[in-house]
Formats: sequence, C-alpha cells, structure tokens
Amino acid sequence: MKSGSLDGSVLDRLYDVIQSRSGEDPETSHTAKLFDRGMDKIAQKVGEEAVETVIEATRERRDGVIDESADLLYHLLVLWAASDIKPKHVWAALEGRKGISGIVEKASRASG
Ligand SMILES: N=c1c2ncn([C@@H]3O[C@H](COP(=O)(O)OP(=O)(O)OP(=O)(O)O)[C@@H](O)[C@H]3O)c2ncn1[C@@H]1O[C@H](COP(=O)(O)O)[C@@H](O)[C@H]1O
Repeated sequence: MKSGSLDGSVLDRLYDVIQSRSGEDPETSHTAKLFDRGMDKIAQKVGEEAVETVIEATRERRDGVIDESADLLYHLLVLWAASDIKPKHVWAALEGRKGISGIVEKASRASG
C-alpha cells in the first residue's frame, strides 16, 4: 500500500491496537485508561476533539486540522471499540451510500 493512501488499513490497524489494550494497565496505556473511565468519558473526548478540529479549520490552521483530526479519529475508534462496532461495519455503511447523492438522500427522507 502506498504510504498515506486513502483506504481503511491505517484505521483498521490502529483499531486492532486499541482493541488489544482492553484489560491492560491504565497506568501504561492511554487507551486502557479511556476504557476504564467508560463511555461517558470516551464520548466526551470525541466531542472535544471534534470541536478542536472545527476551531482549527475556522482559523484556517491546516497543520492544526491535521493534528486534531488524528486525535478525533483515534478517539472515535476507541468509541467504536467500546460500542462493539468494528471498522468494517462503518466501511459497509459508507459503501452502501456509494453513488447516492447526499442531496437525493435528504430529499427522500423529507418526502418519506
Ligand atoms: N493515536 C493515539 C492518540 N491520539 C491521542 N492520544 C492521546 O490522547 C490524549 C489526549 O489528551 P487530553 O489531555 O486531551 O486528554 P486526557 O489525557 O484524557 O485528559 P482529560 O480529558 O481527562 O483532561 C493524550 O494523552 C494523547 O497522547 C493517543 N493515544 C494513543 N494513540 C494510539 O493508540 C496506540 C495505543 O496507545 P496506548 O493505549 O497509550 O498504548 C498508540 O500507539 C497510538 O498509535
């Protein structure tokens, strides 16, 4: 795979590492610490990182957006793991939307 190419493998590999931290020592693993603190804390972190990403974007700080996006994706993967959701479930949801314009999809919801 070309480094930095846009497929799910980086996230898939990070997810495997995250899952492997389940039951590990919270003193030595940040992921284990998050699992230990529970879903409310994990969800809060996802929200914080999303807001920080948005702030960097509105300030037009490209490097900041990249850093905060990485934090956001890591915490989102922790949230999936804590919810027993595997990346493949999300990839399948995205695949299922392939070729369906967001505008058409929204219109079908409004009329349904
Ligand atoms: N990608 C990440 C990653 N991104 C961010 N973070 C950590 O997330 C933390 C965010 O810090 P904050 O101060 O915002 O949050 P906090 O420490 O929970 O403090 P509070 O919100 O409670 O104030 C930092 O400690 C970052 O190091 C990450 N920690 C781990 N990973 C990946 O997960 C792998 C496993 O990590 P461990 O579980 O720590 O071994 C690592 O090899 C990395 O690949």
